[in-house]
Amino acid sequence: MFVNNNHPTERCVLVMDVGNTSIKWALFLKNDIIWRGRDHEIDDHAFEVHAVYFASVRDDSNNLLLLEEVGKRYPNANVLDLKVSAVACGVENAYSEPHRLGIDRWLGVLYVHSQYQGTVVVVDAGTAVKIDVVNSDGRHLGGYIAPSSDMMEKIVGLEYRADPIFRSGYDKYV
Ligand SMILES: Nc1ncnc2c1ncn2[C@@H]1O[C@H](COP(=O)(O)OP(=O)(O)OP(=O)(O)O)[C@@H](O)[C@H]1O
Ligand SMILES: CC(C)(CO)[C@@H](O)C(=O)NCCC(=O)O
Repeated sequence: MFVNNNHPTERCVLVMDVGNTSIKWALFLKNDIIWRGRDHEIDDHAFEVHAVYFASVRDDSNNLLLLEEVGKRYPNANVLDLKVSAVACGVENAYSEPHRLGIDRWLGVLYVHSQYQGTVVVVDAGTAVKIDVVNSDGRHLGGYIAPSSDMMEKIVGLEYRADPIFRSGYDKYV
């Protein structure tokens, strides 16, 4: 995710990437990330935050609770609830109903297009795996959503098998 250069960059911006499994936090000062964390790791810090960029794929009721909590924690911060649009940062959304695209996918595509001029495939591995394509003209060509290997194992019950060959998990391969 990236912070819009039009924002007053002398100040700290806290970016929240709210996924299905976890919340990822990144604290920006100017264009640098000065701290990052996951879920409750933020509780150990009393950052002075001037703006919060909130990007969530969760449902409205969950988002309301989270935004309420953010408002309490950072009462002086300007909170921006980021939404998907038809066009942004020189990229045209492939969806005829733009709001149906996940904000995580949209921000990934916007960031990648701002960094690379050619046609790019964006792969985002989380609870789900998202694959999106954006071409050099800034046209988002759409993409795919697939279950992660963890999710597939749960769906088909592989975690109950004894033979480890059926088990995946990226921690075994690093
Ligand atoms: N680089 C990786 N390779 C494989 N699995 C990963 C990787 N990073 C995270 N995971 C797995 O993805 C799952 C969730 O990760 P993460 O918290 O990033 O997703 P999320 O943002 O909540 O999901 P989503 O964006 O799909 O809603 C965890 O089960 C984690 O083990
Ligand atoms: C698929 C998830 C939940 C993955 O985080 C997210 O990208 C989302 O809510 N997408 C909406 C559906 C779509 O992008 O087509």
